[in-house]
Amino acid sequence: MLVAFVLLFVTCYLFYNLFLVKSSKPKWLGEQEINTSASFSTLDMLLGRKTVVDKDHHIYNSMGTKKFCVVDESPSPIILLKDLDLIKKVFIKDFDYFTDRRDFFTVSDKKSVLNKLLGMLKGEEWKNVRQTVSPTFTTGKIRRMMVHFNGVGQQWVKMLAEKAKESPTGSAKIDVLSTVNQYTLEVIGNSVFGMRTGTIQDPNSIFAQKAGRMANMDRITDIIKLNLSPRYPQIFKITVEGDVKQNDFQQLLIEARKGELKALGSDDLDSFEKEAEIRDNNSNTKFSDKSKILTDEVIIAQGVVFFLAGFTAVSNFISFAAYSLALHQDIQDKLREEVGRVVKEDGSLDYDDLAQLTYLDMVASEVLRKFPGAARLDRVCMKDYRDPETGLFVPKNTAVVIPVHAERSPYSYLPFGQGPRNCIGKRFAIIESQAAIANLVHNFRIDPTEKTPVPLQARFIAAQTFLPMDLELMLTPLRKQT
Ligand code: HEM
Repeated sequence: MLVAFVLLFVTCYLFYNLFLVKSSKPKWLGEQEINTSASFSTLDMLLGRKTVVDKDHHIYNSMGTKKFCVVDESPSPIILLKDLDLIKKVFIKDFDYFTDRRDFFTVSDKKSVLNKLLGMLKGEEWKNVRQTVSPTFTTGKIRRMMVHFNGVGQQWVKMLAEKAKESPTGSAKIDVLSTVNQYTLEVIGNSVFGMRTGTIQDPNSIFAQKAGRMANMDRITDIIKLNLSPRYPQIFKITVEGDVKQNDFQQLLIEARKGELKALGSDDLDSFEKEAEIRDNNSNTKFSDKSKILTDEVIIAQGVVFFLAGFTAVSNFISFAAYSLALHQDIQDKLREEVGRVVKEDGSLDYDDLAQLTYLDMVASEVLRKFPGAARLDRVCMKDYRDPETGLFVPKNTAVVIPVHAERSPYSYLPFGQGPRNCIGKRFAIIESQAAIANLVHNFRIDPTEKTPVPLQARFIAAQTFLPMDLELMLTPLRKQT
């Protein structure tokens, strides 16, 4: 039975690849095509023998001086961009043609709240939700959240110092990702839902266990069921409607719905964002319209995405930073010296202190350049697009892909994407992570152990970058915790 099934699968696979794919190739797949099927078969990719990053490196190397190329990828051909000016046009100048993203997973239940994740929304619906949710992430709001980063950061450092004290060597060997998760889960519990998760004291808290399952994208459709269960009532329940003021996203989203959040002023935008401001700006949206845009299910969906991104992407970033600092002691020392100059006596750093840490900002940016969270960015073309300067033609509904990992140019830097559809949580992620890195280097020397892999082999699942499991580092306390 199994043999028959395998034979049937192989026959269908060969038939599809040899006949159907070729005969259904559109005409525009012409001289710009780079054929990758010999080196990167669908089977290789499915079995994880080759990754999307290997494939993008191969394509970039084969492109020579070409500014873009067409790649015959399943389920339909994509256009891969190399030229930085073309990338800028797609992300910013001609963004109106490229407002949507490819679906990174499909949810069979059309009514599922998962269809309302900001990253999944399309066209006008995306524009409306993005514009209404954006004031949640202004500098002022993030400054308010600094209290979580400091409070949680200090508990985290104390717990790590105690762990080191208990060890006969006086140093703590840590599993990097699960240790960093203790910090990010507590921060995200506090700042998204206004709740204490107990994860610093107990890495296997119920919250941590459930979050671990949520981070597993195979089970994404379980997320809502899991977290709306009566045993876990606080998460994703919209209850903060009264006068209670909390420093969390749930509160902010509800304020946004009521029209109480100040719209994005240009002072809150960085220079790229100013350039990329949504041209079709419907900022006249009335408060009554806002409550139609931010329905309960849209707020719940944003809670899910803020939670997932704030936990997984940020944990990976902090972990990659700790690893990089362990391997570069000179940089670690220089960073420690910088942090030592601004940190307050009680060990805390406020928003303005962090802004002074220019070397920390450089270190964090370099870590993101080397280990960006996404291996690829993409946009879907909404109407036929032509660029007369380069001859690029993108038919409607075609995906345009920008590899973030492949070496393009020393001036290309896209860890948070670009343009109106860039990462909405960028500032939050940077401040949360920088606070954690500063706390770590101020209080500990970070060293590799005999088990730390050099060089690091990041894992790629679909187009996401992850830290390898079981990555170990050693922390030696540098000061007494009070
Ligand atoms: C170091 C941490 C993070 C990294 C590296 C990261 C990276 C990214 C990237 C590359 C994109 C796609 C951008 C594009 O297509 O141009 C994205 C989108 C997004 N990110 Fe993040 N992210 C991080 C943290 C966060 C956090 C903390 C939040 C929320 C609290 C967040 C929320 C989102 C959302 C909602 C989108 C979709 C935006 C839209 O479609 O309008 N991210 N992120």
